[in-house]
Amino acid sequence: MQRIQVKACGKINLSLDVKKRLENGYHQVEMVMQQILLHDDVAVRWFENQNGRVEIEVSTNRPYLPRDSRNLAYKAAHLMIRQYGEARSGKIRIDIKKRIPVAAGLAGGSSNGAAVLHALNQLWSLGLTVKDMCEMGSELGSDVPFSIMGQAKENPDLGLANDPLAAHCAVARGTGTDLEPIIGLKSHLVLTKPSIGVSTAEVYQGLALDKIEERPNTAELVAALAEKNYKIIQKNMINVLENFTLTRYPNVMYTKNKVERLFNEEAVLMSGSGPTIFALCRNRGEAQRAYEELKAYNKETFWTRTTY
Ligand SMILES: C[C@@](CO)(OP(=O)(O)O)[C@H](O)COP(=O)(O)OP(=O)(O)OC[C@H]1O[C@@H](n2ccc(N)nc2=O)[C@H](O)[C@@H]1O
Ligand SMILES: Nc1ncnc2c1ncn2[C@@H]1O[C@H](COP(=O)(O)OP(=O)(O)O)[C@@H](O)[C@H]1O
Repeated sequence: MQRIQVKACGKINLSLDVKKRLENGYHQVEMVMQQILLHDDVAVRWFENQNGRVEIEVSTNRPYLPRDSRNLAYKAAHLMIRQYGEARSGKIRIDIKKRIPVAAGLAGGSSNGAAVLHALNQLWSLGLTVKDMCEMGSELGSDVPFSIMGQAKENPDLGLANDPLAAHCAVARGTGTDLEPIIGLKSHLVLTKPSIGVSTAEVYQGLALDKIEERPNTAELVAALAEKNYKIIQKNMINVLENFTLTRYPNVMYTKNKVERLFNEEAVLMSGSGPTIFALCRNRGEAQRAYEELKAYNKETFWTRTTY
């Protein structure tokens, strides 16, 4: 039996712009994605046998999550079997210790799928590059390719930390799967999630594209990240999906207002389609104080940092 453990990190969107609705119902986006240290642990084991087929078994510490073909980790294993499993026989056992909240806008599920692609690449000695896996991963979900590139950087044992596409931060275009590595953000963070899950599809569908008032300037944000110009970074922390989620779910609006008050209206944003709200913190002390205050309000509150 061989075993690989992957640190499956979440992400935040430092900016998120939607350019247009595509014919297949998806949306063309332009966003800056930043990996965060808050992570699930995904352990993958490969037991070779002579049964003539490959089986998949999934376990998690969240009893409400599916363990069958609806789980993104299962789906990723299935995809690998379809592509590279033909001549193999054995069992893929996946154990997921979740910390990233579910349906939160933090790409927790995607990170689990990405981790399984990385692990099987190692366990089956496939020699795939980050680009190869990103192409496969885009079939599983729009956030999966970014998770693959981030995990390559954050898990040096996977042997891909020097791959040209390994990075902690990226601009994502197309449907979110065309990725350009960029210099990321070094910051403490607090994240707080109201106790609802938000459907990404509902938010994209509900977005009124003709009513978007304020958009981030991606080029300006990318330059500001490279120069560590926090004022300009903050100015471009805009997520065009925020308005829909905040209006549709009053307790998300309430949480955002509360975090903004704590941070004097500075550097507070909803991640992805929500409902998690995050704030950039100047230092440990500020992060700890905000964490303690918000924890009493939302159980799913975290004190973490970006990866770099
Ligand atoms: C909004 C973002 C921002 O990073 O993240 P989350 O809030 O989900 O974390 C992503 O665009 C989400 O990525 P992900 O959650 O992987 O989405 P997918 O599974 O690919 O798609 C779920 C649904 O969202 C809609 N969708 C997704 C991506 C996209 N560019 N346009 C869309 O319209 C589609 O209706 C699709 O059926
Ligand atoms: N391994 C997994 N971890 C979390 N959610 C999963 C997983 N597999 C499938 N899902 C499903 O994917 C959906 C979105 O999950 P998640 O990635 O956590 O959200 P988001 O895209 O908002 O960041 C949830 O409804 C959940 O049931």
